[in-house]
Amino acid sequence: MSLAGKVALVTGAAQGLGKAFSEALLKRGAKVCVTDVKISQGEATVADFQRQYGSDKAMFIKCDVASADEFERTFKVLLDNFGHLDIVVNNAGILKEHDPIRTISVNLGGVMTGTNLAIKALSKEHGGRGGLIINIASVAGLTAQAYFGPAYTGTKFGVVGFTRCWAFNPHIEKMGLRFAVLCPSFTKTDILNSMDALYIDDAHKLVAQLGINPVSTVVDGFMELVDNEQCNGAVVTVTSKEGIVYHKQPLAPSKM
Ligand SMILES: NC(=O)c1ccc[n+]([C@@H]2O[C@H](COP(=O)([O-])OP(=O)(O)OC[C@H]3O[C@@H](n4cnc5c(N)ncnc54)[C@H](O)[C@@H]3O)[C@@H](O)[C@H]2O)c1
Ligand SMILES: CCCCC[C@H](O)/C=C/C=C\C/C=C\C/C=C\CCCC(=O)O
Repeated sequence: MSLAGKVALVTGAAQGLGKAFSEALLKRGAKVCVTDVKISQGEATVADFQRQYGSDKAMFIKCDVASADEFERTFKVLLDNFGHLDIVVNNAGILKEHDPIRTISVNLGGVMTGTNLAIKALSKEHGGRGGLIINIASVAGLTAQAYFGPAYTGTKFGVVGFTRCWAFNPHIEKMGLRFAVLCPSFTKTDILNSMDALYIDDAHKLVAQLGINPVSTVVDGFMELVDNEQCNGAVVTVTSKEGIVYHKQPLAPSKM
């Protein structure tokens, strides 16, 4: 399916998975706003995208997702430049167990702020064209592991619950929105080098058991969620053993 005419915003997209998701959207014809706290890396990523896909296809905005003001300004600048928005990917995340409050502010607060701003910008009830909000959690948001980052795990469980709850909102059809959560297992990006010393030996044991995804498989899982237009509230894991798998909630939600 072509994404020509669609506009996407991806947080934490200067490198790693966010950069790879952005490039997958560009390859399918979308315009992408790359946002990140890393200014020079974000600008270099966008310069590279503009060379490959066209100078009007990508832009960079510096945005710390933990700052509600900066995030709000980012949406404004994007809309002023690209005119509309169709896809928001709340991808930015950190693994810093020594700073649980920052971990909550970025991994969960950033996803909540980004989702709330996305709802305002995309919802047909607010003058938007409808669209898709994909929040990036982790398999650690569905299954807690012994000694693997409790603060990180808590935030990722939060991302799954927060997003599923929005997907069950009874007004979702009128809003024209679709929500999805992507839960990758270990994937070869720089985040693997950021684990706190206390957890690193156990993390290595987990990696030996579970394996590591190449970025490309996680991008396949991401594009599955973009393309599955019938699906609202999908939670998909990407693991090196089982590939791309959809997950239901352990208990069904109550009927309205
Ligand atoms: N790589 C993995 O093993 C793995 C597995 C599961 C889930 N994830 C999740 O995928 C997402 C992307 O991770 P990655 O592996 O690409 O990591 P990464 O460290 O390579 O990239 C993360 C990006 O987020 C940016 N960032 C950090 N704090 C930010 C903030 N406050 N505001 C805006 N940008 C910020 C960083 O500058 C960086 O560019 C994260 O949410 C992570 O939790 C990663
Ligand atoms: C089962 C939990 C999986 C959680 C994945 C999580 O969302 C992201 C984790 C990020 C970092 C993990 C940190 C360290 C891993 C340890 C070693 C990496 C070894 C790298 C290599 O062998 O190349």
